[in-house]
Amino acid sequence: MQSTQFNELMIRLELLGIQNDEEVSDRKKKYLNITRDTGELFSVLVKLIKPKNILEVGTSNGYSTLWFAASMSEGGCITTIERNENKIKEAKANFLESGLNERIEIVAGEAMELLPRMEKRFDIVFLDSDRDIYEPLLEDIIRLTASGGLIIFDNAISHRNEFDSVMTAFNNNPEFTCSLLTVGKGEFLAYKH
Ligand SMILES: C[S@@+](CC[C@H](N)C(=O)[O-])C[C@H]1O[C@@H](n2cnc3c(N)ncnc32)[C@H](O)[C@@H]1O
Repeated sequence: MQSTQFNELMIRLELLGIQNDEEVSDRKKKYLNITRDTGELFSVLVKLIKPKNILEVGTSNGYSTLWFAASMSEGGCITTIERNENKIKEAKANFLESGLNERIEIVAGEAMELLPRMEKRFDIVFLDSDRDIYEPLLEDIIRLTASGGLIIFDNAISHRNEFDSVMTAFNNNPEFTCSLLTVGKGEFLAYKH
């Protein structure tokens, strides 16, 4: 996809996200997308790290997935997990329109069941789902991250009180170098040595 067309799609998704999330009260129907500045940060990180494989937990309509996919090099693949069937349908349509669908694998299901069964290692792991699964899945999240890989948690400032144990676990683990960025809703980064 030409960058102009990609930008048009992303701007359309941003407007849809703002409008939809203001109008609907049912949380399951909200998109809850990352902010544009977070997407731009992800683009820079992907270009620096040059990941072959990315794992995302929480696809929604695919807005954040597209930021990652658009910045990956040829041959790279992002696996994204989503349990809501309607969101999966919308994400698939957006992936098709972007022309980036070849490098995106969407896995339907519950992350609590899927992550413990996964074997592949990922160069970036992005967590943007219900936050109560992060602590019970911490060992799997670390196991699935390659050495030299990066774990990113969204909402680390907007929902700071829900991150105490996760941040403490990473900050106290000598295997990781961490940083909390005041970008978007707050991005907690944990680099695995
Ligand atoms: C904040 S939204 C993701 C937004 C998306 N990353 C973006 O920026 O465009 C969270 C999504 O995660 C999904 N989700 C939440 N908990 C999940 C879980 N335990 N397993 C699978 N999907 C989950 C929800 O259905 C929702 O679509």
